[in-house]
Amino acid sequence: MSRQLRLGVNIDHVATVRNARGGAHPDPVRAARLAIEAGADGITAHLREDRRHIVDRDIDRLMAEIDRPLNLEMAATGEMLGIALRHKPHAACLVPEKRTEVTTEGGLDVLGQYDQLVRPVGELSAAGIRVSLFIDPEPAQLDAARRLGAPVVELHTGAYCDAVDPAERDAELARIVRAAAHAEAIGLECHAGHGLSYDTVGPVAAIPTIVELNIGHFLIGEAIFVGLTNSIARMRKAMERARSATPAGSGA
Ligand SMILES: CC(=O)[C@@H](O)[C@H](O)COP(=O)(O)O
Ligand SMILES: NCC(=O)COP(=O)(O)O
Repeated sequence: MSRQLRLGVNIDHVATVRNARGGAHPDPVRAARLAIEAGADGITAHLREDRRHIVDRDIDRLMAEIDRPLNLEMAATGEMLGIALRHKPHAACLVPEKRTEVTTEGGLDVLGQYDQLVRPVGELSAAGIRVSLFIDPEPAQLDAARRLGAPVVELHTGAYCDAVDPAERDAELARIVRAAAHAEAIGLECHAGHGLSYDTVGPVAAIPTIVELNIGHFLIGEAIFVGLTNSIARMRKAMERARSATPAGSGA
């Protein structure tokens, strides 16, 4: 039987629009409440070091005002670790950050940064925060995440979503399918996210060992045309359609 597939709605880019004028509208916390009413199982927010969208006050308010799990995306820095330990969100997802990047470019290099990650992963876990590592769909990165003791990985779906050539897209999807199977085999809970849209979500949602998708930019952009409730409801339907079409008990 394939497992329930959760949707985490990333509200970063509600804050992008708000910050464009430096005011308080549109309010990311209001968007989070609407997303939950529309069917989101959780809220994801990325507190970047440069605060280009989500700011500290947004995290304060999300922790105080929403009643669904908050997945705090953060760089593995001392500053962000202190903020996470103070708030104790349901989950923290460690993501790589470069100030010059437009958006997250690649997965966290768990293998290469293993020693630097021991402390943040250990301290977040000891505080009861579910740690997730945002990684490329590479077995070596999965094995390193397992060794580090992170219970969850989130597979970076950006290369699959950005692929223009059908053969390249198929190859990137195959990487994700293999990585999701490997995660299951070594006892890691498997999530996925980045760049997912109505057009790309189906094959990823059909992977039975993936239990959560984090989706943001596309949903917020689509909400400009159809409203957030409708964009989320349509994404949920696409996820459920793909998941229900997956043969029960099928391998990844
Ligand atoms: C890790 C990831 O893919 C996103 O959740 C991340 O938040 C992208 O960064 P921006 O939201 O700043 O584009
Ligand atoms: N970790 C992925 C996420 O939270 C949302 O990514 P995107 O849909 O905004 O690209």
